Amino acid sequence: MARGKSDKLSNKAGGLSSSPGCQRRRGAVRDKFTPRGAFPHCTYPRNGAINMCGRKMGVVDGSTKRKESEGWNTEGRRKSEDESSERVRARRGYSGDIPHIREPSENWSEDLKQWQSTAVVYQRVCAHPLVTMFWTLLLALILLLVLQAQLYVCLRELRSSTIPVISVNPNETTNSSTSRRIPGAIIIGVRKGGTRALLEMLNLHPDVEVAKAEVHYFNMDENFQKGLDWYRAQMPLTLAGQVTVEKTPGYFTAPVVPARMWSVNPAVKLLLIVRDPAERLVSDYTQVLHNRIQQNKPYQPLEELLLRRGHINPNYKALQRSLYHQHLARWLALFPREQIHIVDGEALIRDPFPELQKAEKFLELPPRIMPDNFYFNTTKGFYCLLSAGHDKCLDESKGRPHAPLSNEAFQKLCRFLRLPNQIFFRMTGQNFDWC
Ligand SMILES: Nc1ncnc2c1ncn2[C@@H]1O[C@H](COP(=O)(O)OS(=O)(=O)O)[C@@H](OP(=O)(O)O)[C@H]1O
Repeated sequence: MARGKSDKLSNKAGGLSSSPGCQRRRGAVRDKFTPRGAFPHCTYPRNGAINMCGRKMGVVDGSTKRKESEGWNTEGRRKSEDESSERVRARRGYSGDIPHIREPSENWSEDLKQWQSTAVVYQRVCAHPLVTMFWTLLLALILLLVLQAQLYVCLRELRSSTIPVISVNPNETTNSSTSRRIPGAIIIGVRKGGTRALLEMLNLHPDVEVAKAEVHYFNMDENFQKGLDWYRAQMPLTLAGQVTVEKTPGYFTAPVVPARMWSVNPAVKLLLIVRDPAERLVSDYTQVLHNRIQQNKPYQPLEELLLRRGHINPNYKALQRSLYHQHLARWLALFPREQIHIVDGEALIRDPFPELQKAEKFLELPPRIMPDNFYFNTTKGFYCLLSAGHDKCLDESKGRPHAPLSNEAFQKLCRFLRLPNQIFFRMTGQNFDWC
């Protein structure tokens, strides 16, 4: 196509005049019968009367007149030379006002008549306004066709390559292009359970794309009111067949979330990564403490929040978030147990690969995550990720030293959590090595 375009353009640059039947081409070789400055590919009569394009050779333009007044004819010969040949022509019985007349042949008058009649035909054909219009229209048509073909090629390239197609339909999947799709799987919690690690590790799989930031669509009213298009816009681009995954640990404990999530996609696969709820509580407090210190806000020691008059304070928010059985009950009221995959957060810290194998199976993905995607980083004290020669460790907000809590307070917490944990084990059909 580009070649076609350049061909057309080069024709144009080659100097097409407006009347294609009588065109003047730059750089064409002038034969000895062709006057200087004339149209070389048009046939010129040797007797010089009228050319094949119907132009009378004797027509003298302004510059010719000027040259003549300076004593030069149009071929650069001195006027006096021409005057002598004029005299010769006059002797032979020919007189005319046409310059540059060459010697006629013996039967020149017949030649002349023949050329004249041919010239008249050409003149009619070349100079007729309908013919000019025809050629102009033909050129315009060709140009239009070339442009149309180019536009078609451009549009095809755009569709097939760089520009992503943003789908309007939430469940739209197209085979050839990328779209932003609502998640097929969501890590719903638990907060401080290892949700970031799980998300990044799943992202090692070629058929998984993850939303980098926590979305908080279902648990925050102001986000939920923005609607599904807003939610989808937060998602990464995926190809058909890839799974979109987001993680928002706040989903697990927010009472409104299960019903909202069900209404959007009842088939969504749910991943819940859990960790010893007592450890989780301490980690939760440590995170809040860190944020308050950063914001220069006042804070209380953990023990003051956890205990009231020496007993566990059941209203402490971080403790409520550790009562997994209560939150899970709301999810199981809507989603079947098989639709919720429970990941062991402590096992993920110890050895991520087996947990990732189970998650792949649950997401119905082919096994693509390998043991050598992980290596233990002794400085961090955690496994880091390896993929395509790049390594990645989670940032310093993960694995901070926990805030202090007395042994006595911790034991009280463990005792308080024993029953809730047992209920959770029964609900899930899984046991964990918690306090
Ligand atoms: N590989 C690896 N690297 C670093 N950290 C890891 C890893 N695997 C799990 N973890 C544990 O993840 C805990 C943080 O959990 P979350 O990511 O869910 O926290 S958050 O709720 O998103 O804030 C974090 O908890 P803390 O140690 O209490 O900070 C980590 O112990």
